[in-house]
Amino acid sequence: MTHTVPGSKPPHTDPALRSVDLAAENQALRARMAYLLEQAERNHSIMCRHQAFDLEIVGAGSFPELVGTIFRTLPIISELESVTLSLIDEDADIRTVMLKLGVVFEDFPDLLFVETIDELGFDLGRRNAYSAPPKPLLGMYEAQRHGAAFPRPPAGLQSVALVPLLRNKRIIGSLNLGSVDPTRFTPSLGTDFIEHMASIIAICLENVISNEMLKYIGLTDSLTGVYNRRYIDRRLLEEIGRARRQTYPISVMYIDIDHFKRVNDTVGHQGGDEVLREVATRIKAELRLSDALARFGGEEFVVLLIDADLDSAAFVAERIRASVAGSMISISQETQVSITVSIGVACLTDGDPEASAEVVSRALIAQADSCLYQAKEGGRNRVVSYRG
Ligand SMILES: Nc1nc2c(ncn2[C@@H]2O[C@H](COP(=O)(O)OP(=O)(O)OP(=O)(O)O)[C@@H](O)[C@H]2O)c(=O)[nH]1
Repeated sequence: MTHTVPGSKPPHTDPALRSVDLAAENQALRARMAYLLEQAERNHSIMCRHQAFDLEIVGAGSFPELVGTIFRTLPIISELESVTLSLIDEDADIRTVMLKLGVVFEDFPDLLFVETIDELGFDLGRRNAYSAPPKPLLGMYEAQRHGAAFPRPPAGLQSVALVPLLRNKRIIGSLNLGSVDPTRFTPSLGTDFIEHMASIIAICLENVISNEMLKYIGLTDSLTGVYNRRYIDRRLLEEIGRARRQTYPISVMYIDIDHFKRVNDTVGHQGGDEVLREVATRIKAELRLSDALARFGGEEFVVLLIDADLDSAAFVAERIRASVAGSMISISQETQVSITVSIGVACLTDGDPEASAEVVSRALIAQADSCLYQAKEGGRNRVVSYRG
């Protein structure tokens, strides 16, 4: 029995013509099938590329590695003209720590920081702990509305998706996707895929940021914010290796606050802490960015000066001494104290080329320490350099 779909052309009764019909139908079905296959293959290839991308970002060991991979790879695998990231960094903690760890933000112009969640532009309504997380915003690009998320919009940017980065329902930022195709991100489009992608990126971001924070805490002195002994010990070994290979001088300063016990006795332990912070600030102000300052413990600081011979290190040491002694340190509105420091300076000379970096490092610190001792013996508030 032959069924006829109402309104459709009735099949030919002539068998020859009917076979022509069937052949055309067959051809149309084949073409449709080929199209579906092509789509399936394309989707499969996108899925594979995204799986490889997921693995790559999950494996990123540091913040720069993670954001570098996102900016480099995501536009290619997702065929997008622009990808930016906006991160909420209320008190600039992320930026401060990353800077201290040597992240060069100029390398990532599409990494953006905002202070408040409102700056991300999501429809937050009246939110509480039980509110559903905001949905991605998809639509045509409008410079006024989306300019903050795309500070360097590519030519012909047409449609955008701002996808919230969520961790335990908390918004940590936004993944911003831009395309020159006006149909790429329309409000009616399903968002499961981009939300999934954003959730993986959010987990990875939170992980690397926490790791970098921990790394930072492990390498810094919580009282003064300068590096700690562990950091400087390690850095000194690296710098000795580099300085020997590239034959430039490095110097070490050992700085000790004079009569600090008396300071504590006079202004109390908290006052003493304030003095330590201010002395660290004054030392730092005299250094170059490439130098490293650490609190070695108690009232002692060590400075590592890169590409500085003994004379230039002694010159910087003298500036530090004068800066600390030059003006009183305020503990409170009523209390000010006069502080001085003694400094020993030593420079890495050619020495024994066979000696290990550990041995050289210990010798260098010991030389600076013995000069510090002489400075104390000589009356304090002075700089003594190691002359071999
Ligand atoms: N406020 C404060 N005091 C500290 C801290 N760490 C060590 N100190 C104190 O630093 C003082 C160091 O005293 P000493 O080593 O005797 O040396 P000094 O009084 O500085 O005398 P000279 O080095 O010989 O000039 C001690 O009283 C310690 O209690 C700290 O984190 N905060």
